Amino acid sequence: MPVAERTPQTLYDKVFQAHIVDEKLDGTILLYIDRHLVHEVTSPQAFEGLEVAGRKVRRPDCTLATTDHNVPTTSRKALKDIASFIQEDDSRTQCVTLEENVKKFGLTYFGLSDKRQGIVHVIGPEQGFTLPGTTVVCGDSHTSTHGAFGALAFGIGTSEVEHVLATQCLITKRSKNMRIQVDGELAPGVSSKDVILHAIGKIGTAGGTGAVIEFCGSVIRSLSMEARMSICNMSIEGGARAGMVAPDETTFEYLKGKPLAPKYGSEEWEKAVAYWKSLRSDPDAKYDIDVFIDAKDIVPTVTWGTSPEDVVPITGVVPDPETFPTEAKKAAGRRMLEYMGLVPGTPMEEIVVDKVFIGSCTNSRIEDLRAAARVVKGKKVASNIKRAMIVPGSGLVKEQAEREGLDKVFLDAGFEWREAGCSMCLGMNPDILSPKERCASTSNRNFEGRQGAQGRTHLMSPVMAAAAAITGKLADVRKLSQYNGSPHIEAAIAPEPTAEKAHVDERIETDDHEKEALTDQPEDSSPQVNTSVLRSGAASAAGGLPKFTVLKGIAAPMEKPNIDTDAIIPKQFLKTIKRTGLGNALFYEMRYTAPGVENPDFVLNREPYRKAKIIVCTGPNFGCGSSREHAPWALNDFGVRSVIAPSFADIFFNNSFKNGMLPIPIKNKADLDRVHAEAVAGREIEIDLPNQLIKDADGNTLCAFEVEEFRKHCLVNGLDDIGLTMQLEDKIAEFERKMSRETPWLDGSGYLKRKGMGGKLAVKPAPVPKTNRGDVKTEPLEW
Ligand SMILES: CC(C)[C@H](C(=O)O)[C@@H](O)C(=O)O
Ligand code: SF4
Repeated sequence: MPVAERTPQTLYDKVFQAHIVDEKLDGTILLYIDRHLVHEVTSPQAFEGLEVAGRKVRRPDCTLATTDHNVPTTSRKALKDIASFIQEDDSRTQCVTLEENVKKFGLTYFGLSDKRQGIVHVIGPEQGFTLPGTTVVCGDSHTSTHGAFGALAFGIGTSEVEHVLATQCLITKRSKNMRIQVDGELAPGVSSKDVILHAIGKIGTAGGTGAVIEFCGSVIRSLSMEARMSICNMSIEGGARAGMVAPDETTFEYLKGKPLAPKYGSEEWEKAVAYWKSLRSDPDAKYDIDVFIDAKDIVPTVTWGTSPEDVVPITGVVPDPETFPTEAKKAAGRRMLEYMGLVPGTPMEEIVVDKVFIGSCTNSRIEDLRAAARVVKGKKVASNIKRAMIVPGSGLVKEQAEREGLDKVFLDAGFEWREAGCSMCLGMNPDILSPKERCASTSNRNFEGRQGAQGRTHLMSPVMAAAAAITGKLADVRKLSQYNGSPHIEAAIAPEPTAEKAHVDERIETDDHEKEALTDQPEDSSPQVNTSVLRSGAASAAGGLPKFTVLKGIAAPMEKPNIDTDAIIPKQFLKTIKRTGLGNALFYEMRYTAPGVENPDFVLNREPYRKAKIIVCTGPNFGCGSSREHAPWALNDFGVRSVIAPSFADIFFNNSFKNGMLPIPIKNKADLDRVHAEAVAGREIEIDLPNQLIKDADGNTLCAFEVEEFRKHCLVNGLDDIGLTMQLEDKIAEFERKMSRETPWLDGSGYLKRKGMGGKLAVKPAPVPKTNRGDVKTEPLEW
């Protein structure tokens, strides 16, 4: 008998397959998670849920926590503790809550006095916490960064954070396979950021929806790990849940000596490398979507609009929306130009900027800082630039940069040299743009209000942002005199280390920019009016969500494509530690013209839509961007239990179900138009979930809809899926035994006892009496 041929697998298929704990007939999969990163914004409600239900963290040894989004980036010289250091109330509460939770649940935590603190996606790789072939999650959409190691890494919402904390598993489905192959050689001045901006321009922000992107080709192979991270980081901006690069010698080299990687040279290291080498797509593996990019088509790229797909070569001009293909695109383009304060036809190089931000989980690593420093060295920040900031991604990046004298290069040029954190990438801390200020930014999102209410963001690479700082305008780094670009900016050699170590703290302490703090806070910045826990029923296993069967109500019509979660709920409202009370903040920027002043044109401010229970949006890709579960919480709190749209971003889609809400994708335009017409007419519609039908107010069917069996079952019965997963304890425990045998390096192994990195913990994890995994005496609790 001929041996049946094995179906060729992609890298994604292999990693996914290796983590399946259980598979249901409808394709719902219980996936084991090896690595869980936790930050202060998306975890408080998850820990609260655990506590209410009397649950423990299953694998404290596979969980790593830090504070990054809310932390000030001012000098920490006078830091005593986080409670006295953070001035803004809500930010402080979130950070203090995380510290309490890590103590309560016995987790490893890098606090502000620890050099290893930093942006969650910088510290994971830096510590070797992220390893090839692992599954990595975090309540943060840019978890895709970690895919650079050949890990399957993706962002999750807070309910899923709770699910992973309790069970170390996630309920999921297989994604599509997408491949982006970039061949050739990058020209001088072109870096990995340009590669990914170019790719997103090509595929669009919904291009990767439902897919995991594998990046391959000679360009990707030639890039450093940090450059690969910048590319995978922005997979989410292309709509994909995750991005991956097959591990190779560059990966192994990077991991050598990392504190949490298997010890280099040991038997375990050899075993791990042998396994990691198997993690590549089979030659004849099939992809659902294939994209080819020729490196010679990529030039330094910048964004002009308010979506990451709005890219243009720096040599180009501001596009004219009147040339866009559809009426909807024209309208969106006009709005963007108005928001951005731009006129069609203006050469990009003539756009004057006010601020420069070099940082974020996309571009705050040592190679980014080295590349920017090469551009800046010996020059001065232009006089029109109000503020140019360098925010290293972690304390260790900062320390390394100072060893190399980069801080001095930046300070001499007139940049600020800050402490690690997310900073002006989204401005949950005091680092924000003032209204109408224009920023050259190395971050990843240019959504309206992203860096501060009415702020204007242009995304670009670190060398391009450095060039903008020097010239005072968006600039083509290739034209700067003395700029000697190398084909791979990422591989550029650091400036000579200077003997004298610059000290910047004095300067920063007197920095009156701090006073800008919170100018974009709405008057009512603590919108929690109702402190009850939405999922209070979660206390009883497998119970707790309101049942969803038939929903009848007014539907509010919307038309915009790519309604992002920053628009659904802006960052200043993410500081709550509750799931409730966010209804007032829903669509904040669109809904109010000033704090408390309603915009009469916005649909939810008009009758009968003030009472809408449903939203019908004709624009695709609803809920794109950040993983914030605050988006469905805000909709829910307002009273909206269902959103109908042509398509949804994956994380928002998932998050909705976890809150007993029903997102309905309707691809057929005629069907959607019929439902939309009822909404426009202000008539009620009825969503009949058991029969999967949408009806008009008189009970006539408008159209049918699809919903996955398992999700429907949970909604109709109001089931809490954590309880359901915990019933599979035997399977999970068996899977863990197999993992410990086959990949023993993934079990936590006394990290805190290894003092190699010299860092000290601000908060010592307290002993954990009992975990969900079993007996505390027989299992490792800490790294
Ligand atoms: C706060 C968090 C939910 C969010 C994300 O998921 O991306 C943030 O990191 C962002 O960049 O908007
Ligand atoms: S995208 Fe910005 S806010 Fe989000 S994790 Fe990265 S640095 Fe932080």
